[in-house]
Formats: sequence, structure tokens, C-alpha cells
Amino acid sequence: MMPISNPSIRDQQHPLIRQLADRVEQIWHHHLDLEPYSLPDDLGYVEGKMEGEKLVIENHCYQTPQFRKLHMELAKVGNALDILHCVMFPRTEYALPMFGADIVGGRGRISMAITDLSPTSEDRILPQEYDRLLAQLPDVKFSQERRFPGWGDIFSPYCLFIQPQAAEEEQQFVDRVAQYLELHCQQAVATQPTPERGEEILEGQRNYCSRQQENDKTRRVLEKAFGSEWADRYMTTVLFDVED
Ligand SMILES: C=CC1=C(C)C(=O)N/C1=C\C1=NC(=C\c2[nH]c(/C=C3\NC(=O)C(CC)=C3C)c(C)c2CCC(=O)O)/C(CCC(=O)O)=C1C
Repeated sequence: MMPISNPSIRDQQHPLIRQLADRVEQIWHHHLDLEPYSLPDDLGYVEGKMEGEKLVIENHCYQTPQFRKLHMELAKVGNALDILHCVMFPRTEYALPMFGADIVGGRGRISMAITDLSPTSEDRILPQEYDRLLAQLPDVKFSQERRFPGWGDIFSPYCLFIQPQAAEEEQQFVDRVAQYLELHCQQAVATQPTPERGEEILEGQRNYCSRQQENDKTRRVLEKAFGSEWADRYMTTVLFDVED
């Protein structure tokens, strides 16, 4: 008898978010040697109130030989907002890009979906092998591409930033995220450490995180539920923390 996995808020979230959460975890468990990663003052599960609606946050965090932190966050605000947030932080002795994904939905539809493998090298260009493999992926067209905010200069040319227009586009997006993630995990496991590039990669991750912290859409949701001081600490120590 399979043990019943402890209930996750994904079971009350949009099916695209639930499917993607399952895919991310399945790919991580398949490719990587996962160890637990405990968040500061056990922020594994947090509840707050946003404009009278309950905000629930569920965090899943791991670490591996190549990654300081693998973070997937599922958040739900009443039935108004469903969010999947995912960032993988390479250890700086591995010259690997940052994997990120953010899917925001509400009232049964997905308003925004983004995923990218973002370069953190000094030249802000993806490693050659990533570029070769990403360029080989079958072309995919989405009918509604979204315009990047100013801080979006951290993303690569392969960044998908869309509002899915129908179920098939949602499925194409999930499949593309899975392809990026598989590719990234395979590259990570095959990559030898280059500690001499540690400072360079750390600077790239610092830039990535500080630009992401400029996202006032994220900040506003957290502020409304937990206040600006808590939101600021959360964004700088949980969502986009940089090892000092
Ligand atoms: C890899 C990229 C990436 C990562 C890792 C990431 O965290 N964000 C990323 C990108 C990104 N997100 C965006 C927007 C939104 N983000 C939230 C909220 C949350 N997102 C969260 O992760 C959490 C914590 C759980 C909350 C609370 C909402 C509500 C929106 C508006 C949705 C909409 O417009 O329909 C935009 C557009 C910004 C703009 O147009 O100005 C971009 C580019």
C-alpha cells in the first residue's frame, strides 16, 4: 500500500500548477541527490490574511552537491490567486545558470507563466552547452507573449514569459519547463566544479536576486498579507537570498 503523501495545497490549486509542482519534484528526485534544506525559523508553512482572504504558503526546499538551495513555493490567496514559484541556486563553485519559474493564476485561469535559465557569468551569456541544447529544442509558439518589466534584463533569450491562451498552450508551457529542468539537472550533474570562478558566479547570483527583489507584484502580495517588514525579510532571506 503506497503511503498517502501528506496533503499539499497543490490539490486545491489550478491543475496547471498542480501538474507542474509534481513534474518539478519528479525531475528533481530522478536526477539529483536531494538532501533536506531547512528554511530560517521553519517557514515551511505560513498563513496570513490578504484583504480578508487567507494567504497560505507551502515551501519545499532541498540541497544537493551542485545546488545550495532548490526552492519550490506554492501559495494560495483564497480562490483569487494560485502561485507556483521555483528557483534553483547553484553552489558558486559550479558555473551554472539560475533556473527560475513563476506561474500565477486566479479564478480558474493562468494570468502569467514564466520560466528561464538565466546566466550568472560575467558576460551574462549562458554556457555554450546550454545554448546548444536549448537551441535544439523544437520550436514552440505562444500566442500571448508578455512584455518584460525593467528588471527583466536578467533573463536569457530562451526565457518564456506568456499568458497561456488555451489548454494546449498550458500543456506546451509545462512541457517546456520540464525540458529546461531536465536539461539543467543533467548539465549540473555533468559539470565539474570551477572554484576559481566562485566570485564571478556569486556576483551574478547577487545581481539576479537583487533584480528579482524589484518585483513589486510579488512584494505587494506579501505586504498585504504580512506587512512590509515581513515581506522584505521574506524576499531577501527566503525567495532571493544570496549566500554572503
Ligand atoms: C523566473 C522568474 C520569476 C521568479 C522566480 C519569480 O519569483 N517571479 C518571476 C517573474 C515574474 N513574476 C511576475 C509577476 C507576478 N508575481 C506575482 C506574485 C508572486 N510571485 C511569486 O513568486 C510569489 C511568492 C510565492 C508571489 C506572491 C504576481 C501576483 C504577479 C503578477 C501576475 C500578473 O501580472 O498576472 C512578473 C511580471 C512582473 C511585471 O509585469 O511587472 C515576472 C517577470
